[in-house]
Amino acid sequence: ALLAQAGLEVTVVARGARLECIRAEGVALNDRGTLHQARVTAVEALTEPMDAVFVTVKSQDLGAALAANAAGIGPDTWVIPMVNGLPFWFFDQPAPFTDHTGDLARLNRERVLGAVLLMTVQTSADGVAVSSNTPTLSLGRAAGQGGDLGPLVQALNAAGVRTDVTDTIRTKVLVKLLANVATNPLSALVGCSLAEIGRNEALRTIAFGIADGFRAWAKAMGYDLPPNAWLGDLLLDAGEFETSMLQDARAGRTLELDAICRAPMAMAAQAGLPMTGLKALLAELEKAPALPLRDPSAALKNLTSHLTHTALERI
Ligand SMILES: NC(=O)C1=CN([C@@H]2O[C@H](COP(=O)(O)OP(=O)(O)OC[C@H]3O[C@@H](n4cnc5c(N)ncnc54)[C@H](OP(=O)(O)O)[C@@H]3O)[C@@H](O)[C@H]2O)C=CC1
Ligand SMILES: CC(C)(CO)C(=O)C(=O)O
Repeated sequence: ALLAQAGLEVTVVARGARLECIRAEGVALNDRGTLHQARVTAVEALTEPMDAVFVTVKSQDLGAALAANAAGIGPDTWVIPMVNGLPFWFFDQPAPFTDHTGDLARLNRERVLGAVLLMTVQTSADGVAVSSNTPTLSLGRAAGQGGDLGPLVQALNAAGVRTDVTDTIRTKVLVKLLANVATNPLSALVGCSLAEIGRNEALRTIAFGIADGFRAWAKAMGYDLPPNAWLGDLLLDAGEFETSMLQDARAGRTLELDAICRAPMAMAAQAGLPMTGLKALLAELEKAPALPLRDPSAALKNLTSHLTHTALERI
């Protein structure tokens, strides 16, 4: 909505009822009370190469969405996956659980931009994206130095998307993933907001324990991630926001567990640093009859005792 409002030529790919709605009414963003509405071209799939393709599906749908829109990607198109989780481009080869269809390994990485988007947004019943913060975007090259990023970044900033280009996109991805891994699956299990995790001692202890396991793996790869005090502040600052994974759980949609949890867990296990707290949380999610749990007390007791035992074993 911001890009189209700023006069850029925007084509939105959507399907089903969403496509009809965008065709009829355009796209809309409610940024803390200010409504941005714009008409865009809405299509089922791209038919000609674009300057830049932002792929904003859930991470497990990236390969399928890109394959369906291959005609939109020419040799000079920037491909920008705007998804949470461990990116397929992070290592030389896609990590387990990051390339479901095999399509992502075939992309030209010199035209792929890593993206870290800080935005807390929910779609309202009438299709408006309701955001509770200013969208802040970091972009960084997945590989190589070719092509001029200037025009893209200038266009984003002029439209009101605060965008920077960074040489340390992998660090930024891991910092964001630290927050996601510590909060998204726990919120989907328990049905709590970010601030509730920050306020509730049992939830905070579990989140911090999972963050510790993730941080240890990152450290072994040479990345220093911020401490739990940073995470605690982030939780309280975010307020009563329900994570994207809790939104999915409530809507009965597939959870983004592959990219956010299973991929880093698999890589950490390969490095001899199993993320046991996260593994225990995944086991609780897998055995839950419905999410979020109506009464999470037994699951929380299991997780707390698991983390206490692991801490004791370390001593
Ligand atoms: N929500 C948030 O606050 C944040 C989300 N993120 C991340 O951003 C990414 C996107 O999340 P979010 O916007 O919440 O996701 P949503 O599930 O709200 O939106 C994804 C959309 O993609 C559509 N879609 C999927 N595949 C295709 C396809 N092949 N062709 C056309 N449309 C398709 C879906 O359509 P349909 O409805 O038909 O399935 C759906 O409307 C995720 O990785 C998420 O973790 C990051 C930061 C914050
Ligand atoms: C807001 C935040 C950082 C919570 O982990 C997020 O990215 C999400 O909800 O998916």
